[in-house]
Amino acid sequence: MSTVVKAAIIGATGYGGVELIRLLAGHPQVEVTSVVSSSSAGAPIAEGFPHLLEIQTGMLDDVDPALIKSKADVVFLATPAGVASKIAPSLLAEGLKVIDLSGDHRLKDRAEYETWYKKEAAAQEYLDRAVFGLCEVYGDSVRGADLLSNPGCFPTATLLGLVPAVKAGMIDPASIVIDAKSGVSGAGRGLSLGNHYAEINENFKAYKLNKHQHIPEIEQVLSDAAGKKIVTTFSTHLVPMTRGIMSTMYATMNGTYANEDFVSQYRNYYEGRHFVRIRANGTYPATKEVAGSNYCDIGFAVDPRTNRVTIVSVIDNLVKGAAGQAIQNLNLMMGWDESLGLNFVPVYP
Ligand SMILES: NC(=O)C1=CN([C@@H]2O[C@H](COP(=O)(O)OP(=O)(O)OC[C@H]3O[C@@H](n4cnc5c(N)ncnc54)[C@H](OP(=O)(O)O)[C@@H]3O)[C@@H](O)[C@H]2O)C=CC1
Ligand SMILES: CC(=O)N[C@@H](CCC(=O)OP(=O)(O)O)C(=O)O
Repeated sequence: MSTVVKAAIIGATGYGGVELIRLLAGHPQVEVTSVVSSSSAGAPIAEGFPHLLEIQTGMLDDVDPALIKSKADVVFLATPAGVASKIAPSLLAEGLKVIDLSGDHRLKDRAEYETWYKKEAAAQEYLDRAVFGLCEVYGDSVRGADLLSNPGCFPTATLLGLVPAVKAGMIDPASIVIDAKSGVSGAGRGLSLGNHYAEINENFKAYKLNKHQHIPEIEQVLSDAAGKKIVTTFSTHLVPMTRGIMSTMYATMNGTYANEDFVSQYRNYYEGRHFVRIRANGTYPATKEVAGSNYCDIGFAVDPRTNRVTIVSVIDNLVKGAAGQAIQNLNLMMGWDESLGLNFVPVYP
């Protein structure tokens, strides 16, 4: 008999939360039994999101751990930074499994979080307890976790594109430069001047240079892969599109390699992993080739003239970068096939 897990979503009215509802509506072993809002409890969610009519029919619940426990087994926290660290302890105390989509449980060092996020960090015991759910790298430790920290959108695209080459010693980790671009939904549903239509349409801008909160998360995993402390340059840009992240990464090679050497190393590393697709023959992916799906597509361009490789990695920020990877993590936590409920073909064109 197959298990059905009952799920609650806190932050259900945000982009990550609404995407969780969309994806879980098609999951054969998950039922969304509670959608939670800190500002609109008591209203039907479809009132604000008519695309969910007949799909999510319940009323929004209050943020009340005991109420959530009476309805659910697992809770997704799709809340702004600084919220999950406050709510997770009481949810865990109720015996719920917690999957945190925010940055609150990703950095193991409290001081690092406080430096980059400018907020109070979660208590150390919860940072120690949290498993960092970059599925294709740390998937083995996800099974059985009760506090799962879902990686950031930029780190997901970037790290999946770098870890196999760093682990194999094919590139010098100290030489890596990461040039990343995101669609506007990456900033969430809240309004801000920078994301206003007239500000971003037909515009392309760099932001948070050398100050982005995903820098320590990327460095934490790169250092783990390299076996020594790595610092890196990571630059973010906002692109006038709704969904999608492209991370373009430059690194000096430690030897003489061709594109196909990277292709075979990456195909080996990701063997059996459904959601990473490696491009061959010197081709590299575009964001539309993964839109709406849980895929991360990666391609390479070796330059023998400079002895550098350029690695291009793309994801849909709301799927592999957030809700899709969170469900992939739930699948692994439950001991299910990681692709359960996630086999979407990208939306094209
Ligand atoms: N957008 C993206 O591409 C990605 C986002 N993330 C991370 O996921 C999290 C959610 O992002 P996103 O959905 O884009 O953000 P949004 O701003 O779109 O949504 C966040 C939701 O959190 C709820 N919320 C706000 N304050 C509280 C609170 N104190 N208690 C409970 N709920 C609260 C709000 O809903 P209400 O008022 O109804 O409670 C709001 O709709 C963030 O931490 C983000 O950084 C991670 C990867 C990618
Ligand atoms: C386009 C855009 O603004 N993107 C956001 C991504 C936010 C995010 O996902 O934040 P956490 O992973 O830290 O929770 C940013 O660059 O800050």
